[in-house]
Amino acid sequence: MMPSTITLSSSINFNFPPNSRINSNIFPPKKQFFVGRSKDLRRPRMASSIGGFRVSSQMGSGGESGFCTLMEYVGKAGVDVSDDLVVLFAHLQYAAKRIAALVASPFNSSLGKQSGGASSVSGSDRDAPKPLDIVSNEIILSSLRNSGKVAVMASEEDDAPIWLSDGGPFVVVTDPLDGSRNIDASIPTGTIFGIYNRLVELDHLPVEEKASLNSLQSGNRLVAAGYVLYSSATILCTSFGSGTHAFTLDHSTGDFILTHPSIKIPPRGQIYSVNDARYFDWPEGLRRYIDTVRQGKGRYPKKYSARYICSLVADFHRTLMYGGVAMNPRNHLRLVYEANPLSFLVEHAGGRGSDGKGRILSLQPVKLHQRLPLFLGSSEDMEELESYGDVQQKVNPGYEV
Ligand SMILES: O=P(O)(O)OC[C@H]1O[C@](O)(COP(=O)(O)O)[C@@H](O)[C@@H]1O
Repeated sequence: MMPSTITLSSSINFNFPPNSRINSNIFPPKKQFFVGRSKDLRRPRMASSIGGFRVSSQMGSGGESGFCTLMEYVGKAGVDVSDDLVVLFAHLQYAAKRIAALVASPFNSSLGKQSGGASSVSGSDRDAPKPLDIVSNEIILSSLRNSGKVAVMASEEDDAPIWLSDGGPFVVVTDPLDGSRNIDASIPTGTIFGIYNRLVELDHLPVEEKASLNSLQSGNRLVAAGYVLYSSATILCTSFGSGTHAFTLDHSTGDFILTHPSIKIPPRGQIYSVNDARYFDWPEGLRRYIDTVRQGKGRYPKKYSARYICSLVADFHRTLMYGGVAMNPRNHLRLVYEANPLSFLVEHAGGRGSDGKGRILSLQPVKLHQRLPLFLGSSEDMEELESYGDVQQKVNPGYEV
């Protein structure tokens, strides 16, 4: 293995750690992600920077340090998608980077404190500060509009879908900033999105009607879906219907790098994720399930651990990585913006998404902001959970936090 070098302010060079050889798992990645057919994309990348330190590998150009960016991946290196979808992803990743910068900004706390969207500050011409989820919504809207590839965007933040372009081949549904109530404590948040084809057979309808019907497509028809996790790393995880893959943002280059190709959720985990302060509002079946796995008396003879961040994307991402089940048993999360995209991702990683009774992706949405109980996770855990039958929380007594 060749040593790597860190350059501070492009002038001072020293080995890191001193007198040792750098761990090439960190930079550049040891694993090679030479995915796909196009050999010209198999080029090694030699430089990166971490925390203001410039890092360069001394490997030669024939070395084993090549890796694949999201744009290379969708640009035919890894997956066969249409040029239109490549353009759309270029704009989506740009929006993700802007939101990542926003949620990490030292100035965002003054945004989140006030509500009220677009109204101006009284007695002044300035716009009132907007909450972060509204700003994130605007960032995504402008990115989708600029892509020219989106007919309609339906967002959890908007009452009705927004028609963007008659010729746009895609429909995008999104929760622009899920978990934003956690932002003041710097707890992870996320963006969720789903992409459908525009239903051309509806083109003759009035705008409002076709916007709404296009956005109410069943999850079975998703062309792609994804989330962006804003945490210690910014991770964009996506599926185009053949595997689920995660890309980590390299802040030094602005590229999302393929770090988790073909994610496979473990068939069985040992973690359940739920707001269990609600235990006494749960139905009998869910209580029995949790009591059982807590004690290690379920089909898997180990005591489960509880983890609950209360930020859907973060809880889901951990579940995808480690297995187990992430759930919100009450009618809270949205079918269109949250449940469908995440179910698509977990299914393409080998897991399952359910409302406690059946498969999420088979449901036909009837309302844009329709809420439902949501259970996502490892196939064996999900099967065991559903076998308890009665797991949907019917009582939903207006929790305040
Ligand atoms: O209060 P509960 O039932 O634990 O719900 C928490 C869930 O709600 C969310 O905060 C989303 O709620 P909002 O859509 O109202 O922001 C998720 O991130 C989280 O998983």
